[in-house]
Amino acid sequence: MDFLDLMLDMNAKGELPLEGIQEEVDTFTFEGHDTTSTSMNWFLHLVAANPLVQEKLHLEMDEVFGDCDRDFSYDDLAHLTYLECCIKETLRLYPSVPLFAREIREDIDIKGVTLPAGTNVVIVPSMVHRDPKHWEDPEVFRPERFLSQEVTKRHPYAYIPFSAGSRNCIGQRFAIMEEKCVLSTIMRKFKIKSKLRTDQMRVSAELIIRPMFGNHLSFERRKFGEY
Ligand code: HEM
Repeated sequence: MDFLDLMLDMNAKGELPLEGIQEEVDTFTFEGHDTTSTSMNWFLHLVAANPLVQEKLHLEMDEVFGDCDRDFSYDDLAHLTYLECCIKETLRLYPSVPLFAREIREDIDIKGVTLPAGTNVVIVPSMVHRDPKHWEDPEVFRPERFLSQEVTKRHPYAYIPFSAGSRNCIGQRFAIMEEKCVLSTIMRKFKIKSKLRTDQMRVSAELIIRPMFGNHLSFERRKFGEY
């Protein structure tokens, strides 16, 4: 039974009105689609603009998939560690959701400043993700930051593309799986070049962030062993 069937079942039992189903479908369509598509778009730019990273990715693709045309399988997920680092580093520099907000329920003291209950707080992940207090050379695309030995050295809230706390993103594991599946399929087959350098890219912050002037890429077929 899938998620929609579950909700229809609840509706039939009088536990969830149709408007409730509609809201969930809206949420999942937006949260589940635009977020991942824009982050894959930024990934392709960053990988194209960083040839050494691209070479390492191609090496990993060849190690995992070999010289063979087989489809992506669930077991591959665990082996695509460098790809996962690249996906996470992309979300550090370009977190798909540019801000999220909370209303404070009780007075809270932060470094001697009291935020009274009722205050709305806006959290901007890209500011946290580029804070030199937590990130060395924050502007540099360096996927190795997400190797497990590096992650354990960092503050747990220094990286929050999926927000944090009880209302964080429920789709985060699915998002990483989906991106690994789509992006490995592309990276296995293609070398990518970008017309624009990263410093020429501008961010358009809508509900999610997009490249303001588009993402100008060229794709060239590659074979096993070509780096
Ligand atoms: C790269 C991909 C994604 C990013 C960066 C992302 C990020 C976020 C963020 C920042 C929030 C806000 C949480 C808050 O207000 O604190 C959120 C909420 C949510 N996301 Fe994602 N998301 C992604 C993919 C997905 C996918 C694939 C799904 C579903 C399949 C999904 C479903 C949801 C839902 C249902 C919520 C609302 C959770 C709640 O209010 O309790 N997201 N996401």
